[in-house]
Amino acid sequence: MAEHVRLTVEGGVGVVRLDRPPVNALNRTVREELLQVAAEVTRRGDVRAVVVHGGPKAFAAGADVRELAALSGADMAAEARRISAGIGALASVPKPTVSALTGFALGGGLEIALSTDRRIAADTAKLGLPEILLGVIPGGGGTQRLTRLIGEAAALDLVYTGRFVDAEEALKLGLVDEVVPAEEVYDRAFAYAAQFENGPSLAYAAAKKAIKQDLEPGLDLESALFADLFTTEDRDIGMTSFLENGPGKAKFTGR
Ligand SMILES: CCCCCCCCCCCCC[C@H](O)CC(=O)SCCNC(=O)CCNC(=O)[C@H](O)C(C)(C)COP(=O)(O)OP(=O)(O)OC[C@H]1O[C@@H](n2cnc3c(N)ncnc32)[C@H](O)[C@@H]1OP(=O)(O)O
Repeated sequence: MAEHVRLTVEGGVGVVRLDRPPVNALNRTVREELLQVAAEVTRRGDVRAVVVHGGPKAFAAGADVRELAALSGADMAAEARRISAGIGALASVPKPTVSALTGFALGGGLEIALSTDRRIAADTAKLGLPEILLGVIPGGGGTQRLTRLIGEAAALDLVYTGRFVDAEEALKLGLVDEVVPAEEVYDRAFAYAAQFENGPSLAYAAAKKAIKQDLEPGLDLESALFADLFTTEDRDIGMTSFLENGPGKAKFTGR
């Protein structure tokens, strides 16, 4: 029985709920359950489209930093590409997928949303890739999918600074596709997905395959660079500082 990633099917829509309070921090279990749910919604003929949502405080606040901090450079070298595949599991689902973004969508959490086809954000949502504040880079496909979505300069700005953007700026950037009042975001995402439930599923799958070009080489490079950073002093400084002092207080050495 899935613990933190639950699937229910309503009509022809598979609804995926991320549920690991308080902020849906993504750990090993979540990654494995994401892979299982992606396989199930792919396999099930009664699922014609997918909605992913989290809780009011967070869609997902990124990787569980306690778990990441415990990983050595060798661990990450062995696991990085599997981690990325777990976060990007929804990208390969051959059906329309939509994320309903509430609260914080950060790091691996935003990378999950980036692996879906559409992002509908609450007007109170905050999005970002703050991995740099931990001394690393996005390792769940964010360097590839964000750049493809909002362009190189804007992607570099968000990755270099680790800053959060509000829903209004996210819409302007093209990071999200719609912004609605927080209390409406799930219903809007569900309605968007439900329009496909009696459509030509094979054509949707073909469209997704044609439009979402193969990102494998870039994802491989990202994973290698992400893993390399797990051998640096700045990674130790960044993650220790987060666990001891909270976000954004690390004093890096550049080594
Ligand atoms: C070897 C096998 C693989 C093992 C790992 C598999 C993992 C699968 C996913 C991996 C993805 C990797 C790639 C990805 O790019 C890397 C990342 O995502 S790095 C993390 C990025 N995210 C962040 O840096 C966000 C950090 N958090 C914050 O900025 C803030 O907490 C917040 C979310 C803005 C909320 O702020 P506040 O409202 O002020 O609340 P608090 O800060 O007090 O937080 C409440 C509570 O939650 C804890 N918490 C918050 N975020 C995380 C987190 N990311 N990991 C762990 N815990 C988190 C915070 O510590 C508080 O806990 P408490 O103090 O109450 O115990």
